[in-house]
Amino acid sequence: MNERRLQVELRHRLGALELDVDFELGERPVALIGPNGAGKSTVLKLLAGGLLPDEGRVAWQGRAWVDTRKGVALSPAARRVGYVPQGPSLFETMRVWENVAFGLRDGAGGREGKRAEALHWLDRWGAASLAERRVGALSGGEAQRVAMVRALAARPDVLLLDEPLSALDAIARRRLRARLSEAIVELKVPTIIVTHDWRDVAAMGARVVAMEEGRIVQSGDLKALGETPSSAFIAEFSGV
Ligand SMILES: Nc1ncnc2c1ncn2[C@@H]1O[C@H](COP(=O)(O)OP(=O)(O)OP(=O)(O)O)[C@@H](O)[C@H]1O
Repeated sequence: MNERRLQVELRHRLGALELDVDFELGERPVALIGPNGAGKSTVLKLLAGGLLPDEGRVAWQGRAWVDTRKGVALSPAARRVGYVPQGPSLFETMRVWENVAFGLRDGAGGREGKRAEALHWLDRWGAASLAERRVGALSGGEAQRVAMVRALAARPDVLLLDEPLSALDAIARRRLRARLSEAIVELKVPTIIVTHDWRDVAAMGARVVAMEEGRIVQSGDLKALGETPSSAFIAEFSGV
C-alpha cells in the first residue's frame, strides 16, 4: 500500500495573522514549532475542520477534505481526525469512560462492549482509576491524558495534537511522552504535534516544520535545523 499522505495548502487571514503554509504529512510525525502567535494552532484548527480556510486544499490520500476552488468542505466528523486542542475539549458532564467510548466505532457489543473497550484503552494509558470520574472533577493534566486516549481510541486517520503534554508535571510528561511515541508507531497514525519542547521531537523522531508569522521558515531534522538555524527562535529551540 502507498504511504498514507496528507497534503496541506492553506491561506487564511485571521486578525493580524496572514497564514500561508504548504507541507505534507506522511507516516513520519511532524512537529510544528514556532513562537507564540506564529499560527500553529490555527493550522490544526483548519485541518480539523473547525475553521475553513480563505483559500486552499487539504487532501487525504488524494481525496479532498477541503478544496476552496471546488467548493469542497468536509465536516470535522467526516475527516476522521483525532484532534486534541489546547484547553478543555472533553464532555464535561460525562464520565471519563463515556468520553473515550464516544468516539469508538460501533461494534457488536453495544454499550457494554464500548465500555469494556474504553476501559481497556484507559488501562493501557495508566488511567483506569479515572474511568468513573466526571470530567469536571479531573485535574488539567488528567484531562489532557484522557483527551489523548479519547483521540487515539477512535482510530483516527490523522492525529492532531496541540501541546498535549503542557499541563503535565515533569515525571508524568516524560512517561506520557514515551507512551504517546509508542502509540503513534504502533498505530502508524500520521501525526502533527505542536510543541515548544525539543524532547517531544526527539522522542517521536519527528520532522520539524518551523513557522513564524504565518509562514514556514524551515523544515527538516532537528539536528539539521540546529546546525543551520534560519532564525534565533530555531537556534534556541534546538539548543544551539
Ligand atoms: N479568533 C481570532 N481572532 C483574531 N485573531 C486571531 C484569532 N485566533 C488567532 N488569531 C491571531 O492568530 C495568531 C496566531 O494564533 P495561533 O493560536 O494560531 O498561534 P500559535 O502559533 O498556536 O501560538 P501559541 O504558541 O501561543 O499557542 C494570533 O497571534 C492572533 O493574532
